[in-house]
Amino acid sequence: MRIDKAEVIVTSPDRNFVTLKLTTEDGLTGLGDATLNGRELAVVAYLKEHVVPLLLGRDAHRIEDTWQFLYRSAYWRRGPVTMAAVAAVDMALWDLKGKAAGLPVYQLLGGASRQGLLAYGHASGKELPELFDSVREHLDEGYRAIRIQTGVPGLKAIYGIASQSADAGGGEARYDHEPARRGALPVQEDWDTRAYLRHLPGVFEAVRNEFGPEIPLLHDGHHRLTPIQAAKLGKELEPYDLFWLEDCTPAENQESLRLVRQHTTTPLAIGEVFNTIWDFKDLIREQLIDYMRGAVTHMGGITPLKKTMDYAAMYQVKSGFHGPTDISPVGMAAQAHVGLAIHNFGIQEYMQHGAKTNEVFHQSYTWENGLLHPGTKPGLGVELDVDEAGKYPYEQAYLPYNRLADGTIHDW
Ligand SMILES: O=C(O)C(=O)C[C@H](O)[C@H](O)CO
Repeated sequence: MRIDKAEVIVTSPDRNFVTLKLTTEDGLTGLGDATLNGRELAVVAYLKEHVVPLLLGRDAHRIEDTWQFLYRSAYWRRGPVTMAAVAAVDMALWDLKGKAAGLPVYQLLGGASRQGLLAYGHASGKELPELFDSVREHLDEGYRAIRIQTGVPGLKAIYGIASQSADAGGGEARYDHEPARRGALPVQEDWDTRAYLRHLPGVFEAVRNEFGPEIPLLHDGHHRLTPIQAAKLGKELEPYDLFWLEDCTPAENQESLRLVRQHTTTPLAIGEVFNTIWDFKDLIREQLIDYMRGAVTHMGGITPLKKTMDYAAMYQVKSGFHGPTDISPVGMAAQAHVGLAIHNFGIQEYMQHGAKTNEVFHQSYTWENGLLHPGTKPGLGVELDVDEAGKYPYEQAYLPYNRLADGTIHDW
């Protein structure tokens, strides 16, 4: 099964996506997601200039060997651009292997360990009434676990609030929160940690009073706190029994979580910006996290994601794969196959793509009764309509950034 053609397809139906399409001599096609939000064209160049020439003529069955070749032969390892490119190749090869075998990828990974994947959606609102409406909408859509993000008094625009960025995806896109905004320059948002820390516990108290103790609730701190601030927040949220507190501190400083852990029993999740098992190794071994947030698209593909989860299983760390709309339907399908197969699945983030995206990427994953399932089609189960993709050329878009009241840049 030799690779005959490797194409890099950039399309921007509701947002930008980068997809690698491999075609074998006998005409099978495999897709891989290489989308890196706000830096998409860097991965396009890495793929086109440095990876595609290495793929032509290779045996598409040799997934492990190809992964090691791309990772080790570059000498320069890791990093989001490299790993997104490697991920796309790895996903496309699994897609091809599944199609060649006539089996969905989860069968090749050991078969289903469950009926479907518990998935959480993003409820948000600047004020409580808007937030409550958003929670109700998510419950009506069948979500059985919900992430809660709110505005903070005194701050104009902060991470995770859908109503402030409804223009982000353009047109009729249905995004609960799409932070990347189209335009020539990134948008500035504001931040005040003390105001946030004062406000958030009351929000969770109100949500629990309104919706009761059963529903799993999640929250994303989006990397903004110092370790001691995160420890305080975790402690104050304990009465509201969170499923997890995510990205409480910036991900680079992994030792931070030791301090956070000593002070709170609120479960912790981290890792959406991590690229490899090496970023997770100590956090898993020391059991400093409860959920790993890597995404198949940014961790180098299905092969290393499965290995990382098998390692994590020894330490009772579960999956919570990153699943915002900047993971394309191909990436979402790939991690749904992994999630269905592994023993230590925890939860899947699932924001749902917009209508235009769904016309470009024909998916076979299903969403029923709050459970996501990758479907039973051979391979990953996603096909790309190249003509439809061609209608939406790349549009420059950036993630926002933060400044404090005195003008200092802060983590976003
Ligand atoms: O989904 C989440 O938890 C996120 O934090 C989303 C990120 O802001 C987004 O993927 C950045 O591209």
